[in-house]
Amino acid sequence: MIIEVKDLTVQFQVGKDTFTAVNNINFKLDEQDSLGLVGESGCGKSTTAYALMNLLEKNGRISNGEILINGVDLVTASDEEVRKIRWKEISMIFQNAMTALNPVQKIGNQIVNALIEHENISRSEAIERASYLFEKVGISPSRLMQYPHEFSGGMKQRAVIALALICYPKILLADEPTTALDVVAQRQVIELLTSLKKELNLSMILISHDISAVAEACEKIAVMYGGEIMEIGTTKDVLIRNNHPYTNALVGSFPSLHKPISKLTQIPGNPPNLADMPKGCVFSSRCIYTEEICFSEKPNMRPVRNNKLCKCHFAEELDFNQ
Ligand SMILES: Nc1ncnc2c1ncn2[C@@H]1O[C@H](COP(=O)(O)OP(=O)(O)OP(=O)(O)O)[C@@H](O)[C@H]1O
Repeated sequence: MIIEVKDLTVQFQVGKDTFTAVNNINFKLDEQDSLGLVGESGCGKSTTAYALMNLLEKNGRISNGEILINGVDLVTASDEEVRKIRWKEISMIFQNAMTALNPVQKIGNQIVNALIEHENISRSEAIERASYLFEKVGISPSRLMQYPHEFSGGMKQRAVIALALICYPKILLADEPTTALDVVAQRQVIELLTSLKKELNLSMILISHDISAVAEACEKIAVMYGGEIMEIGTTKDVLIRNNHPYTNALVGSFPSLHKPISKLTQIPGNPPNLADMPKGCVFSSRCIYTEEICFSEKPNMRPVRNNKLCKCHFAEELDFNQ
């Protein structure tokens, strides 16, 4: 087991109020495993990733749970232990990272400086490693000393991936790595992440709105809603035959992965307000299969087909074929 997340809960303090943005989530990954986190905007995907990096904003805190990376719990680890783990064991490609590249510094220097900051390594060794990673992400090392404006969007994103891999991490978190790219570059980035995972033995957590990208790159999928994981299992078991009405609605709002494009259906209503969460199931206000229990009792996560887990009172009865 390379990473195990147990009962993770993240809260934000806003004025006098406390909001729970991630509520009691569980998952684990082995070496070379990949997990896609999907769900509508605001469901807690990025917050989960920031918690895993121990980089929550000042008003955020992990109020419960464990994040075990190679057996060390990041939640209770000392600053020194966290420094040894962050970037070296677990690294992240941030949302919109390519726009954060310094426009007046050569890309190679940005990578080399980041490496020197984290590892006791000479400048020439750092340049060698940056060149190696440039090759791995499909950019000629001869372009290392160019400025960001000399790179296309796709190349910038590949440089950002090289930057995230500079300390040879074992786990890579990629938060919406294809946003702001054209369709061709999006595909190339997903293909690149998939091949890097194999080549560098990475475990990967891919956060994306794009279900087809996640389906292509990940063996497992976790569907999040209102800060909770509603369904988690192998990609096939979650996307093709789902047992949660939210997964079914979410997948139905995307072009079909296996059938000709048919009419897409929007999910009616809005995600729940963190300040006013329902007492029962978080999806109850938008679900079309509700019974009384859905409004009064929170469903537990329960196993359904093929070791898949689903958080719905009627998971066994609802069996959707996408
Ligand atoms: N620093 C913060 N203070 C207060 N609330 C926050 C903070 N950061 C995030 N949130 C709230 O936490 C919830 C989860 O946000 P998060 O960014 O994790 O969602 P997401 O699923 O990644 O969405 P997106 O796809 O839009 O990035 C949202 O309601 C968001 O407004």
